Amino acid sequence: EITNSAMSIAGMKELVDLEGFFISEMESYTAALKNKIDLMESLLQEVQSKREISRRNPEEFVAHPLNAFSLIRRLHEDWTQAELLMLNQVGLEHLQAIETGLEEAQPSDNDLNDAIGGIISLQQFYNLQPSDIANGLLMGQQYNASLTTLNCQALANACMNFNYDKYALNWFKAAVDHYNDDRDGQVYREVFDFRLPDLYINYTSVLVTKGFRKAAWKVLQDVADLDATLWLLRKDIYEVGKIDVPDPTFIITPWFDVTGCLRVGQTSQHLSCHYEKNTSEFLRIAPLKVETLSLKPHIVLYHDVIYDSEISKVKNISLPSLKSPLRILYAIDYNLKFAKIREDHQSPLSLRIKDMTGEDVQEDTDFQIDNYGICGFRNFHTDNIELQDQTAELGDRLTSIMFFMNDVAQGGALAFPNLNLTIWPQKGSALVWRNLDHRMQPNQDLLHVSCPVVVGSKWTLVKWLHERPQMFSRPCTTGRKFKSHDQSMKFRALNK
Ligand SMILES: O=C(O)CCC(=O)C(=O)O
Ligand SMILES: [Fe+2]
Repeated sequence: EITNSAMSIAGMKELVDLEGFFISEMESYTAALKNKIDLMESLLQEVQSKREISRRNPEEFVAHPLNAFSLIRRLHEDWTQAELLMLNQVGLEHLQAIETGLEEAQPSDNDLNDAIGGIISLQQFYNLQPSDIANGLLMGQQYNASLTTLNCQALANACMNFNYDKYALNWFKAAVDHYNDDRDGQVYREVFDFRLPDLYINYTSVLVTKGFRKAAWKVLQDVADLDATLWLLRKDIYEVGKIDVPDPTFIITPWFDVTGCLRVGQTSQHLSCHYEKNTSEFLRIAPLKVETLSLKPHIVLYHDVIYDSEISKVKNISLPSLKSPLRILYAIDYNLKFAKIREDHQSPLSLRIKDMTGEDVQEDTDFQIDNYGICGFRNFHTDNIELQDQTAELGDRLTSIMFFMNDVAQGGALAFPNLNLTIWPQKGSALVWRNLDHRMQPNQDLLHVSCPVVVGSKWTLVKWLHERPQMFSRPCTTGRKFKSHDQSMKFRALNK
């Protein structure tokens, strides 16, 4: 089932197949039409060959009884058949197949808006220029993918609707730059209902309203002949004058501090790296490689801590149940889908988490799987749960364990802006941190953002170990464990 397709790359594969299906149905439809045209052409040839003489001298032609008879018979019978041939609508089953396909699986307005929002987020987070994006140049990487005029125009119009006029300008410019009449002209005009003058009207009108009169003037110099409205616009600009005033420059600033997302390369402070082998029997045989990324608060990165077989199992289990978050204003999650899966607390993965954290995994059996969609991101947040949303048994999320299930080709870092820490997804690694300090208080230093994925399908697996089940396993600040009932009471008191 294809729903909210822009929200998950994994779920979008089907759209590629859908278009493949449309193409093959249209090919069959075209072949049927061609066949009909071939038949009609043969018929025309046949009829015309018989008319050669009649055209020269019609009266002499019909004076011959064989000709006259043939003519009457043809008109009486053959042309009825010819009419039927012309009436016969061929390839209707292929048209029907496309109609049904569209009805069942066509991306909706919401899907298009999600996709547009993804591209705009990309632009905002990474401070990219529409012209670069349209040319497939994303943060210094040249890709073999680009945007057409129609794509750029859709982005420009969307920016206008969101009142991002400044953004719209650059997208209009990209739309204009990517137009090639020889290549696009007929299909755009006659199939896609595209009018080049309208594009220029929209573009230059925004230029004028935003004060870019000189730029508008320059554009209109070349295209005013296309349409009377453009001609009038140029006349207006000329009459109002002031085109010598240099164009103002708009500095487009990113929404928030995105330096963490822009950083290149891993920012571990290279504090230390060691093999963990003492926390359990298992680790003595197969020690885990741990890198300490931050001491205060403590954030560590484990390497090769989830196996390929576990990764593919988890992905496959989650695929059918990936859900989309609600489309709400100021949502934290943007263009990503998630699924919850239950994992036995004695599974190798659960036991490994126990080894990694030294914490109890018996009650926290849920894992959350995320697959990101078009430029999907999770905006700034801490993993703490609002008090009113906590359950009495579990409490807040104490420990976050975040497994990266694949390498992401570009973007998709996890950034802690307050710690100057950026972690790039590396397949098989897992990040671990605690969301509550020893007084069980949330720590704003742990604010983090999952930066928009630029290229790639990002998969993460998150485990949250909650506060209450850890009552007896959580090491206290001195490294000792709460063992006695008394100490756990003290612990509870501290929590107040
Ligand atoms: O997927 C990521 O990189 C971050 C996700 C996250 O922060 C979360 O699930 O709470
Ligand atoms: Fe988080």
